[in-house]
Amino acid sequence: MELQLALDLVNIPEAKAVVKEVEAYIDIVEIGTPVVINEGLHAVKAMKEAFPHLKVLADLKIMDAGGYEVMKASEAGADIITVLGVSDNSTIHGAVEEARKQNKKIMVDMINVRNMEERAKEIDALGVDYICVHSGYDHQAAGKNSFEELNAIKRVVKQAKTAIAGGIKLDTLPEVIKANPDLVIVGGGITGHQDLKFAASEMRKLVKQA
Ligand SMILES: O=C([C@H](O)CO)[C@H](O)[C@H](O)COP(=O)(O)O
Repeated sequence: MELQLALDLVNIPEAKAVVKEVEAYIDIVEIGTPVVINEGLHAVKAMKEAFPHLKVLADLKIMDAGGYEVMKASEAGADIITVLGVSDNSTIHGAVEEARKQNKKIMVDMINVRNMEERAKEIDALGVDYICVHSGYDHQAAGKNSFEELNAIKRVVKQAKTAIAGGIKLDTLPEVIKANPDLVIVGGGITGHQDLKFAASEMRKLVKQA
C-alpha cells in the first residue's frame, strides 16, 4: 500500500516546504487541482525538479481533450495524471493512449459517479492504472466519506490499482486500510495537522504494515 500527500491550499514555495518536512514518509506527492488553477503546470515542474525521487501526480481532473492534456502534464514532469470517471470513454481512452506513449500513468477520479460498480468495471476495461473513490471538499462538508465506495469498486476492479481520497485523518485511516486499497491519498490530514512529520510518519507506519 502506498501513501500520497495531496497539496491543495498552498503556493509553490509553501508546497515545497511541506514536502521537505515529510518526504521520507510519502510515496507520491500530488499537485492538487486548486494549485494547478493558481499556478499552472509550473507547479508540477517545480515539484519534480525539487524532488526527483518522488512520483508527482498532477490532479488535473481532466474532463475533455484527454490525450492533449496528458501530453502537457507529462511535459511538465507529472508521473500520474487524473481524469474524471464521469467523462466520456473517448476522453479516458485518449488519456490512456497518450500516457502509454509517455510512460506515464492515469488515475481515474470517481467523484460524482452515480453507479459506482458499473462505471468502475467499464473504466477498468479501458486500461487505466488507478481507480480512485473520492469525497471532495463539498461532499466532506456534507458529512460524506468514500469508505463504502471503496468496498464497491474492490468487488469489481480486476486490473487497475484502487485508491481512496477525501478527508482521511489519522483516526480514520485504520478503517480505510481495512478495505485494503492500493493507495491512500491524504491532504488536510497531514497539512492541517499541528505536527506534519508526526502525522505523516504515523500514517506511513499504518499504511506500510497493512
Ligand atoms: O482532490 C482533492 C479535492 O478535490 C480538492 O482539489 C483533494 O486533493 C483530496 O480531497 C485530498 O485532500 P483531503 O480531502 O484534504 O484529504
